[in-house]
Amino acid sequence: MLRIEKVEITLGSFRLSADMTLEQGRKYAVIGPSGAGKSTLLGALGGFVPLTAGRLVWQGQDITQAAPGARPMTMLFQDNNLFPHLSVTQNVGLGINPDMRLSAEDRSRVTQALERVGLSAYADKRPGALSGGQQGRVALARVLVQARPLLLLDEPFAALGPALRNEMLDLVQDLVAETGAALIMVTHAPDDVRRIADEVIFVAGGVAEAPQPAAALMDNPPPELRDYLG
Ligand SMILES: Nc1ncnc2c1ncn2[C@@H]1O[C@H](COP(=O)(O)OP(=O)(O)OP(=O)(O)O)[C@@H](O)[C@H]1O
Repeated sequence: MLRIEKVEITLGSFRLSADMTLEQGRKYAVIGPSGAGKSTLLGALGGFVPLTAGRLVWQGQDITQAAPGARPMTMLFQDNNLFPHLSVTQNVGLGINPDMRLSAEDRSRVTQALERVGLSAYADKRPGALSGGQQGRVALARVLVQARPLLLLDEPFAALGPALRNEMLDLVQDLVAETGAALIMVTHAPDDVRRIADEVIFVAGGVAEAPQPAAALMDNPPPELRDYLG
């Protein structure tokens, strides 16, 4: 369980507050208008954006000051953060050890993760030789080997077409079910919310609201969410 305790974030004239609890094994969609602070919230959870007040508490331990790599989360960005000069295997291996010294057991975990996302045949290729969807799957294989309890996704599949996007969402859904991780995903697509989320964190007017059950909220949105959904 992650407590986001009376958190305040200030970036120039922009302010965002959040106070909520995220449960293990749940899938949260973060939605709201452009510029509302969705990426900022994820950045704060991941340790890339400092808090001006409040605490982050993971399983009873204060992680507010912890460096990104020491937090219980993996973050996947829209560009997938793949290194073009490294092979698919090496890109996934970075998830286990950034200096790429891997034990035989580590290497077998990389092989298994590539099998899991259907990319065994591409292990020695460079990312540039892969399609956008395949690159997304390399990034997901890296998430798999990291095996952290919280997965943060910031509009990861926005550049993909609808069929591929759904395929990736289903894969993410399977992976978090297999690993027991909680998923916190920024998206602009109501279809994504319906497809994957248990709960919705609505960000608007300087506040990231506490999670609400997704299906009920999307079926009967309050006025400000209805304005956003259009
Ligand atoms: N480093 C920064 N310094 C000052 N202001 C910033 C900084 N980073 C972000 N902001 C501001 O914070 C606000 C929230 O930005 P953020 O990217 O979190 O919104 P978002 O909800 O993710 O938007 P979008 O849906 O368009 O991606 C914006 O007004 C942005 O201009």
